Amino acid sequence: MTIGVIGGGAWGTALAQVAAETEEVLLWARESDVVDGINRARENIVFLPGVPLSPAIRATASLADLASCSILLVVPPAQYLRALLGELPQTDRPLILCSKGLEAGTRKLMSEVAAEAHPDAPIAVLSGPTFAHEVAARLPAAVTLACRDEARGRLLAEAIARPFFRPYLSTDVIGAEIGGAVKNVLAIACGIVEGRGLGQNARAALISRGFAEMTRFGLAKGARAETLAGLSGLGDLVLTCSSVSSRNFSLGVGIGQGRAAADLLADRKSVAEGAFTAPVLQQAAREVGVDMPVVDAVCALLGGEAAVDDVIGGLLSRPIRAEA
Ligand SMILES: NC(=O)c1ccc[n+]([C@@H]2O[C@H](COP(=O)([O-])OP(=O)(O)OC[C@H]3O[C@@H](n4cnc5c(N)ncnc54)[C@H](O)[C@@H]3O)[C@@H](O)[C@H]2O)c1
Ligand SMILES: O=P(O)(O)OC[C@H](O)CO
Repeated sequence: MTIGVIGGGAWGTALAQVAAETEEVLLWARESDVVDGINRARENIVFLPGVPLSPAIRATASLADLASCSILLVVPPAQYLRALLGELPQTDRPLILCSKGLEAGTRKLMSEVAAEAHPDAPIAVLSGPTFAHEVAARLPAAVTLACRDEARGRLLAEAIARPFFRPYLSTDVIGAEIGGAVKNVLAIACGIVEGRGLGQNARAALISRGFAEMTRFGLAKGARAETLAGLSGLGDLVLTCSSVSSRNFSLGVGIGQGRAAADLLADRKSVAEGAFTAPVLQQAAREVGVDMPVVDAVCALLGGEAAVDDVIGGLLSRPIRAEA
């Protein structure tokens, strides 16, 4: 079996490395230097440098080359998913969506975007607490593999499971996607608190209150509470809110230290999904009447609309209310 990976960023490359433990892998990358670097030097020098890649991975710049792959792991940044799937020849092979975000403009989930682009393809979502560099180093990790068809989900999980990479099955695609999208925005908030030197208590409070917001929004969108409390929700939230390995958390640290979000984003090659999801999530929450004050605070600071101290002070001075 040949497994296809669409997206030569850090995560697509790490997943290719996982798959290559037992299968041939064809990895599509947008950049010619990524394709050449993988095929000639066995390294993704742009997005995952320092990781020797398996000889079972072959890179290509042609999506048509993936026509023979039996499973496709789809791993672009969320805002590029629709365009990329639009370039992929129509397929009925399973698409395992690995991007974390909500589509700007439509506010759609990745699974909705994929179903529109490839209506005949079975859709699954892979999401959970996974820093690419750790997974690529074969350190233990666990993810949610969500597919509405339980039997198909099991087959896909068995195809990508490895001794160090453990998928847990779910049929809650909505919940798995919302956890991964929302946690990126909340991680920015936690980074801001870290960068401003507001302490560990404040970060723990943000994780807790942010999880409450994630749950309120997810339930309103049809997610299951147990999914949000699992690997793709709380698990990924705790990881991403606790480490500068997170691009979202480190973006927040810079904002907390007083740098403009626009400057921080311009300086980076890698994606901080939360910066693009935040305004979309804010709109989506308002549409369903869900209050998300931490998300509102992140949007205000991403937009340079207020000073960090004023925004944090506003969160703390909100009317006293029940916790749940
Ligand atoms: N990096 C991780 O640790 C990790 C882990 C789990 C999930 N993810 C998710 O995987 C997805 C991909 O992120 P990543 O971290 O692999 O990316 P990355 O930050 O490593 O690389 C950026 C990617 O964006 C692509 N890109 C840049 N400009 C583009 C454009 N104009 N059109 C199309 N593509 C463009 C590049 O080709 C590259 O593949 C994201 O949704 C991310 O949240 C990342
Ligand atoms: O670097 P981040 O913040 O995009 O986080 C990477 C993964 O999503 C962690 O699960």
